[in-house]
Amino acid sequence: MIEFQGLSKSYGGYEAVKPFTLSVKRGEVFGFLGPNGAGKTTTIRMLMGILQPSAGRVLVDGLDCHADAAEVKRHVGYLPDTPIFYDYLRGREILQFVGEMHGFSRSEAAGRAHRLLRELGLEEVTEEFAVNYSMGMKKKLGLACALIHNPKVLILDEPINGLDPRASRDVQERLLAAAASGTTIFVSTHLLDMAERMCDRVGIIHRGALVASGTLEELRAAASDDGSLEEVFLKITDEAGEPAR
Ligand SMILES: Nc1ncnc2c1ncn2[C@@H]1O[C@H](COP(=O)(O)OP(=O)(O)OP(=O)(O)O)[C@@H](O)[C@H]1O
Repeated sequence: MIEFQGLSKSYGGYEAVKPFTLSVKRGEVFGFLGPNGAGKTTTIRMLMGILQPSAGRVLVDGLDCHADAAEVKRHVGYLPDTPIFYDYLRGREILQFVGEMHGFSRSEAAGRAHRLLRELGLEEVTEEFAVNYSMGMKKKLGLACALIHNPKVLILDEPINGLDPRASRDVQERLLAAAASGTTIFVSTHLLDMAERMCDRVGIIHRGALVASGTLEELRAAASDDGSLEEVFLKITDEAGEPAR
């Protein structure tokens, strides 16, 4: 469903993402892990068609994320690390707007917005302006925006970072439900316990290079470490260069 084919990005002589090739299968939850500055956001921006690759390409369902960016967006839902909204629209209005942008009729968009707000536990704040939302509410509203068109692929940048335990569980349950119904999820995170619980496979990017990818068992074998994903991550990123920050 997602094919990275020799994808890379350089700024001048600096390789922020070194060429890498990776396939994420339909319905898979794939965790994209790496220390600060490793190249995760740069990779996600290329996947979203926001940044032009220096070499290689990335495909979603056979479509080139740069050349066919508009078509790719029909199939992809994106939750940025810090979702930004029109502050003086209400939560319900924002979702309605995003739904109509995806081509749904007014009543279809309203129905979808209502369902998602309820599923994500936002029903009590649907009429609040987004400017008054807490960070957790903004993340949930951002996720609702990403889900409203039932995308085949979800691209998530730190979906539960900063959420309280209940909100974090709500979001993870909603994501697992999406994965169970066949949505492919590509999630970038620093939260390794979440990645260990949710992801079928993970990739570790360090100093711009994809240094490992596979199931936790495969990573354990590669690192000769039977520990948690955190221990394996620290070992792999140590061996790949400087210690993880
Ligand atoms: N526009 C730019 N010009 C030059 N260098 C950049 C630019 N954008 C990013 N970089 C560099 O590319 C590298 C990768 O950055 P990126 O934001 O992708 O890391 P990240 O893995 O998302 O980090 P974090 O976990 O801290 O968000 C960093 O060294 C960053 O300074």
